[in-house]
Amino acid sequence: MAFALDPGEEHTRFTEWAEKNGVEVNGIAPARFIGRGMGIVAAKDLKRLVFVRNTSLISVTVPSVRSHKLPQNITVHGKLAAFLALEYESEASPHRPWQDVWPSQEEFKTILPIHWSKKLQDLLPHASKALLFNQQSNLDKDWATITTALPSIPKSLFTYTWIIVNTRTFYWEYPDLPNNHPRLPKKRAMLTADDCYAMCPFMDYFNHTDVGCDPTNDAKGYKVTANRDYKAGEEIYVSYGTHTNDFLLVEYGFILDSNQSDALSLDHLILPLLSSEQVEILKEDGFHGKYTLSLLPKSDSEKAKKELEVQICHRTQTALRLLCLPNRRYAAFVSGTDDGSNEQGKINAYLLGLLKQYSRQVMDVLEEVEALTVGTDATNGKRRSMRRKSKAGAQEAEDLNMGNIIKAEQKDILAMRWKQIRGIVNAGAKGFGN
Ligand SMILES: C[S@@+](CC[C@H](N)C(=O)[O-])C[C@H]1O[C@@H](n2cnc3c(N)ncnc32)[C@H](O)[C@@H]1O
Repeated sequence: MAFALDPGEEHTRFTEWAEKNGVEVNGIAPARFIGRGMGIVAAKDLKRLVFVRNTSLISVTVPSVRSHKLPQNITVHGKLAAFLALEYESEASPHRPWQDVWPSQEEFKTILPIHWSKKLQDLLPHASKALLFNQQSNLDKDWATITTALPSIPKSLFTYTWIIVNTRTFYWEYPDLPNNHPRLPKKRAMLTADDCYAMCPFMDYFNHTDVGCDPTNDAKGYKVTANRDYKAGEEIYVSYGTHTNDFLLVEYGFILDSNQSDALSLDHLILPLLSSEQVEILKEDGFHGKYTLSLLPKSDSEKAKKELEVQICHRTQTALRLLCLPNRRYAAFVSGTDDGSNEQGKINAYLLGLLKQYSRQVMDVLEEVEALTVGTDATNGKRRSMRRKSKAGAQEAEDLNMGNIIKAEQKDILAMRWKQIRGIVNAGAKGFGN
């Protein structure tokens, strides 16, 4: 069982504040865990955990956010980040006890690849790099809009609150509002996943695991119910969704040792092999990209769960067939008139060749990661609030982080991810070599 540490006074203060502000907390408490920051621990044996009333959620529909008259041409993510940045600067912020328990900017600088030096970013796996590229361009777009509309918000603060939103929001389709309500970001039928964000103070203490409690919501608010019995002192996790370790690394700054939802993206191996004509065919058929290789339990039975087998997704099967079979055989597979089993051996052999080549690249990068020299960093381990930091201190921390100082945590997580990738590639090569 993970060892829970006393979280400190500010967390007690925040819990009391949350309970006075529409959050019901049942038999759980915030606690600090080594390597995961804050999390939630069972204070007694329990089933019912936490409920956050809809009026205590922070979304773009609530009066306190709307009162700032934030630019309309910005994403919901950007609006929430701008709101949090404006509140962060204001001593009168009603959310001060919540802000006081957020991870510091320095913590984000260590764990989140968006803050890493270029040298470290270049050593990320391909899938992480692609996710990081998207994350950076989303942040850049939101920043460009905000700095024009609200030039008083400093970039470092906006980046911080943008990451707070990224790591601490919940999916919220505004079930408390009627379909055409004027406070909705768009008419309900037009809403996309990117419009449906709410921040849930206190619920955002939960850490993630692949099979954890599922947060659920209805018009009354958000709740977490225990997915099984928990013993007092045991950490309770929720599942943030079915995320690969590349996604968890880039979006949240950690990876799981064992992750049922993990997969190796094959896009960087397959996409460059496609001719422009093949790209068009796959696009038209809806099979362009998102190719994965996974290690999945052989069956649902408890015994077989430990035995893993390699699986390629249907999209990969399709693209590989276009690459190495005549077009009519590809068409028969896509239309479903042929299950493709006769040609499976050829497909497996082709994939084996790709994996063997990649395996050499993986070994080279892993060697490079392991040869990185960890530097010393005076800010390590200090959890300093940005607000309380002097200007000189902030500059010093900025300088350290802008440089190429490599932290042990960064090197460790990179090496661990590449070893996981090596494991998937080797299992794939073994599986497809038979
Ligand atoms: C919603 S917050 C959870 C509370 C957070 N640990 C804190 O200290 O405030 C999400 C962040 O928690 C951390 N986290 C969540 N699950 C984790 C896990 N299984 N292992 C390590 N860190 C985790 C990551 O830093 C992530 O960005």
